Parts: sequence; structure tokens; C-alpha cells
Amino acid sequence: MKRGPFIAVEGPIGAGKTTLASMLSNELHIPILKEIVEENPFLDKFYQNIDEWSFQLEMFFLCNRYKQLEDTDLQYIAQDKPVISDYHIYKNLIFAERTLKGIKREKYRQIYHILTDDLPKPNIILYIRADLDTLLYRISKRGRAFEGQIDPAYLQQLIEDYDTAMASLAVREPSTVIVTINGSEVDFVEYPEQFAQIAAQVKELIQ
Ligand SMILES: Nc1ncnc2c1ncn2[C@@H]1O[C@H](COP(=O)(O)OP(=O)(O)OP(=O)(O)O)[C@@H](O)[C@H]1O
Ligand SMILES: Nc1nc(=O)c2ncn([C@H]3C[C@H](O)[C@@H](CO)O3)c2[nH]1
Repeated sequence: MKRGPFIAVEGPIGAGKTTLASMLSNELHIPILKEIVEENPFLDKFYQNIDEWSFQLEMFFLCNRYKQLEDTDLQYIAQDKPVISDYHIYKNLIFAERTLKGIKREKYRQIYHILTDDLPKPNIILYIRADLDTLLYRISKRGRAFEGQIDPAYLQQLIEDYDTAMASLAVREPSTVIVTINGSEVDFVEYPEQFAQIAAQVKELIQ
């Protein structure tokens, strides 16, 4: 693996991305790039009425992440400095393909490619898979008010969309290392030895 690894932690809602990315950032002394959730003005409205608010929300996420990754490129990636992120830009498309319909989906796809095709992409992805019950439990434990309205069917679709998207990314970008973590069985929060195993694997990849 070359210097300057760009690591992304991915997985469906509540899989543990921010938790794992933060733990790895501390353990490996790699700066973290975190998604800003609290300042999103559309999430609440979106979960109340997905069809009404999806375009605004998806565009908001796309523009925010575009700006964040542009800055990260200058600050870290272009200088070969390692960085770990709790998302991959590709997640925009995974969600948008599910939430948008018709002409809006087509317009979004075009804008997504215009904005992101030349952005630096992670060379390591830690993909946390988890089953519906695990995700629902973790989302409720976290207790964000607006997520109380998440439809389990929407979450189940996202679980499947993520599997499909990761499989397609593996074919499209064979040089990207994808480490799949079974988040319903591996518990890196409760069991330090399970976290140590993941950290050791990542360390080996970035050496
Ligand atoms: N392995 C785990 N075992 C037990 N609890 C966990 C585990 N991973 C995460 N959690 C808990 O589950 C909740 C969701 O985790 P986290 O916020 O890291 O998920 P996320 O994937 O970043 O979510 P989002 O998709 O909303 O950004 C948090 O309360 C966290 O403490
Ligand atoms: N529709 C949609 N598109 C995205 O790109 C996206 N990224 C995150 N999320 C939702 C999941 C959590 O509730 C919350 C925090 O991650 O925001 C998204 N929702």
C-alpha cells in the first residue's frame, strides 16, 4: 500500500461508522473527517415525507460532502497524509438511487458525476454490514429524535442497496481494498480484543 492512505468507514444507518472511525483515529493517530449531522435542516422533514424532501436533502448532502472532500484533498490527500472518514462519497448515490424518482433522479445522477468523478476516492473501505434488528436497536439507543420515524422497510432496502453497491464498487475499482465487518456479530465497542483485531488489520494495510 502506498503512503497517504485514505480510509472510509461505510455501512447503512447506525452501523457504527462514526464510532469505529473515531476509535481507529485515536488508536492509529490518523485525523478524522466526520459527517456533520446536527446542522442538517432537511433531515427532520425528510423522514416525515421522503418524496417531498428527498431532492433537497440529497443535494444538501452532496454539496456538503463535496466541499469537505475538496478541503480534505488539499489538507491531507494531496500531501500524502493519512486520513479516515466516516463516509465514502459514493453513499450519496446509494441513498439517492433509493429516495429519488424520475427526472429528479436523472438530474441528480448527472450532478453527482460532474461533482465527484475527479474527487480523490478512498483506497481502503471498512464496510460494516449489520442486520435490520441490530440497526434498529442501535438507532433507537442513539435516540436522535428525527430517526424515530425511520421506516424499517426503508432501512432494510438500504441494507440490500449497500451490499449491491459494495459488490459493484469491488468490480469497478479492484485496487480499492474492502474489508467487510459483520457488525451484528463483531462488537468492537464492548470487546476491546475485537477492536484490536480490526485495528491490527488496518495497521497492516497502511504500512
Ligand atoms: N459495535 C457496536 N456495539 C454496540 N453499540 C454500537 C456499536 N457500534 C455503534 N454502536 C452504537 O450504535 C449507535 C450508532 O453508532 P454510530 O453513530 O457510530 O453509527 P453510524 O453508522 O455512524 O450512524 P449514521 O449512519 O447515522 O451516521 C451509537 O449509539 C453507538 O454508540
Ligand atoms: N437520504 C439520505 N442521503 C444521504 O446521503 C445520507 N447520508 C446520511 N443520511 C442520514 C442517515 C442518518 O439518519 C443521518 C446521519 O447519517 O443522515 C442520509 N440520508
